[in-house]
Amino acid sequence: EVFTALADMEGLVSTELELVRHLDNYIQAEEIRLKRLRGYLEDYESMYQEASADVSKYLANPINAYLLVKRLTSDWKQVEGVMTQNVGPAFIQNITQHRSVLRFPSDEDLNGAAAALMRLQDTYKLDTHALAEGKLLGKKYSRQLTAGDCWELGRQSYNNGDHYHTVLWMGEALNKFESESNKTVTRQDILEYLAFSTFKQGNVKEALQLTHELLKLVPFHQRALGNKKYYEDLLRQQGVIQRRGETGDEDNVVMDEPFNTANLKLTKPSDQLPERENYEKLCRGEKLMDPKIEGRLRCRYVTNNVPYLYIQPVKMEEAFHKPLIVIYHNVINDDEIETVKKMAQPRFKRATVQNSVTGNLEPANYRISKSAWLKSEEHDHVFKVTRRVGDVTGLDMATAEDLQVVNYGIGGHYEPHFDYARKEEVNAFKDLGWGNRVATWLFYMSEVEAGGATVFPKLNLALWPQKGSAAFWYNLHPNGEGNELTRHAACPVLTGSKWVSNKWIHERNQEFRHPCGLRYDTDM
Ligand SMILES: O=C(O)CCC(=O)C(=O)O
Ligand SMILES: [Fe+2]
Repeated sequence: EVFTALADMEGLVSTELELVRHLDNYIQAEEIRLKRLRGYLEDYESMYQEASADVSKYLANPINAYLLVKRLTSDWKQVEGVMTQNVGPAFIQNITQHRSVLRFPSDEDLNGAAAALMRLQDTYKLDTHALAEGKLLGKKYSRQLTAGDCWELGRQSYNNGDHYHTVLWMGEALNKFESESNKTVTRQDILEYLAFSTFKQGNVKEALQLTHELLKLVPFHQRALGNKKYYEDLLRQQGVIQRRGETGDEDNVVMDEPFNTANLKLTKPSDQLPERENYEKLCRGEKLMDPKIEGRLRCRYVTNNVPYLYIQPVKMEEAFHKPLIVIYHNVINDDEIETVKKMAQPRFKRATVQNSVTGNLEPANYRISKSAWLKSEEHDHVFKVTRRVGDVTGLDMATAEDLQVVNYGIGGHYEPHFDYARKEEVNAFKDLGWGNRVATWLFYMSEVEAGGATVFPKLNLALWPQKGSAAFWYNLHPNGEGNELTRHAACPVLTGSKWVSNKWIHERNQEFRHPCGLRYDTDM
């Protein structure tokens, strides 16, 4: 799939160019064909004019008589030949052959991209109508969506069993539909989904009204007739409409005002994440850290007894105390970033997470990105950045994992998690044999236009990516137990592309190190 990393999606733009070329060639071929047909038409017309001016005189000429017969037999066969000559299949065949070379997104990609939009809509509280106008946070980013585009988003949500977003997007499709002069979807198609999902969201009366609208268009729509009866029975039981025959009950449920999702009770699909609300607030930049904590944060330079750090000390900014989380500035330069990105991209795979039951690595909706691993030996630049992590932290890089490079695509994110293995995850990192992930070093290799913060929900802390900087923290208490306060997440990317890379440092070999003047001590 391609939707999980923006870097991979770039290939799709060349695919689109190829399709534009193919379609253009096809239209040109069709135009040549139609031009030939027009030529025949003009010939036939002028000859008919001549003949009909004086039929008997015309036919008195044996050559004319012959030509008339010929025109209606063999000549006409040629015309028919051109009329049925269909160049379409040949062009489609040609595009199909290109499928092996060009990147084409799949249905899974369409679904993933739609789900990502819904995630962004929820996390960043984006208004459906504004989004459909191509606006993000008040700024116009893209062209308007058509009724058909909104309908497709609704349909994707429907296929995911997400009736909440189905209602929002089908509702928007209906609004757009009314004002569209060239219709991009039918009213019937919208109403079918909208009515049912409105019902699934618990709005029976509105669902019945929409079903009436649908039946006005398609009076014998079987499913709609069945649903209508079902909704009416429900409403009768609830006493919302009268018993059959007592009054003209149907009249109670005609649409008295235009359908508006704002008048409905809608509930977001529930999820298992307890800190969801706080997490999303932090992502939106709403929740600010306690000013008392913030006031005590300091900046300083790190030299760490490393010769080259004396020449070029690294600026360290404290982002949080207890647990200590710091940002190091300018610790990876643009050349190194370019090398790392270039090496990683061809190896990108959808990021996986460890299933806590089976221990298997598998893709999951709560982690959407692509990643690849680079070894220090592979390139001088990778070697140097790894050494720098060791120099700045004072930790031994021999027991650190390879550099993990990550790119987040549309709505790409990683929901709250721990980097260390919890007690029950006994098999994690067993193969490495270096113990748990004692510390995390996270390089920011791009800025992000909007969204994409690294947030710590338990600390009310949000770190905003700055290209060239890195975040660093210890995941474990000195006694080796995991520090739950380090729970963190990567917020969905709203606009832009986010690149990071991680160095996870393990416990082994760090026992006698004095890390970088940072007290490896969560009570600092
Ligand atoms: O991308 C980020 O901001 C955080 C990534 C992260 O937490 C991880 O990869 O473990
Ligand atoms: Fe993490």
